[in-house]
Amino acid sequence: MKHLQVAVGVIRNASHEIFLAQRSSSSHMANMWEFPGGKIELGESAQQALVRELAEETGIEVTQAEAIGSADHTYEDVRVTLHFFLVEQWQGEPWGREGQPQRWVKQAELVAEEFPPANHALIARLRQEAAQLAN
Ligand SMILES: Nc1nc2c([nH]c(=O)n2[C@@H]2O[C@H](COP(=O)(O)OP(=O)(O)OP(=O)(O)O)[C@@H](O)[C@H]2O)c(=O)[nH]1
Ligand SMILES: [Mg+2]
Repeated sequence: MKHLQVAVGVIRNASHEIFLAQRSSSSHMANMWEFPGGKIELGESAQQALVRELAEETGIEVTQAEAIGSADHTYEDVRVTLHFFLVEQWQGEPWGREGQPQRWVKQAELVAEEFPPANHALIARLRQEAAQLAN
């Protein structure tokens, strides 16, 4: 089975909102919401892939990113390892550069079921962190 290494960006603004994009109806995990990102190419580090993918998909230039863990998941047809980065510093304003719908969601209001299964543990972590900050 194919095993993809994927760099994924949790873009978070000063109001603790996170930038989400909707996957196209023709892609793997069609119509689900995701954190922008994509496959790490040969010779690239995860961080380099993150910077390239976020420029391609959202138009921003990432100026700082913090690795916040990874997740491994086997779908029916493909295995993925997601390398997550928290992005709080960038230049420009993120938008759906490839025509994908997008929205900002408060960290505490992320809904796991809207995301591919590989994201569920991270969503739980982010929600928990947001709940703790609110208390
Ligand atoms: N970008 C992204 N991909 C995710 C997430 N969760 C998750 O399971 N994936 C999976 O990771 C795999 C690769 O991501 P991708 O489709 O964004 O890759 P890419 O941008 O390089 O796609 P491309 O082939 O259209 O250039 C897909 O199978 C996708 O379903 C997520 O939150 N963000
Ligand atoms: Mg992508």
